[in-house]
Amino acid sequence: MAIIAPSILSADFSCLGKEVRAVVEAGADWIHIDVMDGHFVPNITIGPPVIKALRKITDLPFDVHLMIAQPEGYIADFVEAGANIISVHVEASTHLHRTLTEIRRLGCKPGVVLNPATPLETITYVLEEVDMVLLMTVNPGFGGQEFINAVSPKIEKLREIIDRLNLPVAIEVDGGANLETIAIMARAGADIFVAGSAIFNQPDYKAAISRLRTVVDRAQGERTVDRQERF
Ligand SMILES: O=C(CO)[C@@H](O)[C@H](O)COP(=O)(O)O
Ligand SMILES: [Fe+2]
Repeated sequence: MAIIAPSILSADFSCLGKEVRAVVEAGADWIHIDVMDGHFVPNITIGPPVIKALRKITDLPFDVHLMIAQPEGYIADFVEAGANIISVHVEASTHLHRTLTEIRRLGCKPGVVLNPATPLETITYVLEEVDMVLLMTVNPGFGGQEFINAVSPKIEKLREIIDRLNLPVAIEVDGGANLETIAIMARAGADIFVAGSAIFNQPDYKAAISRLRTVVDRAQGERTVDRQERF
């Protein structure tokens, strides 16, 4: 079954708790939390204190996407705040293997993230350390951007590598999801779908999530390769 992860970056921050509760009730599978530091990306969002406060609202998995320079110094803080999955950018972590093993050692699931222009070869030597690879389908930093279709072959290629090696690794995609692009990502082999503006800019979150899920389920059915559940 598709995992739909609303990105709270597009939520109304003046009532963030209410917004998270609303997407939980609307059928979200995970909550995607974008952490930005103004260095790795040209935007600043939230950190561990806000995540800790949101943790009181739901038991759904918190999928924490770290867009911060040198994430290794902050892993324990995000674990303590209540993250379940912590993903770090390959472009941001000098000691990537160490950072990923540290995330697992502290009890969370590690994910590694690639910007659209970063090749898959950069993660060859950490694929066995992660539960998830997050492929950015926009340049990170902002919600509401347009899907970069050039990433589709990268999703297909990663799907092929993971299936060939029979690795227990899920593929998450993030950026520019809408009813059209989410089908492209699903057919290419993605398992987990982040959607920010496609949910929070709609008047009815339940209907928005349900429409995205229907499209993904149908597109996954059209895949040639059998899909294994990872989460
Ligand atoms: O990590 C990011 C952006 O850097 C994403 O999680 C966005 O927040 C997704 O928003 P939409 O593109 O779906 O509006
Ligand atoms: Fe994200």
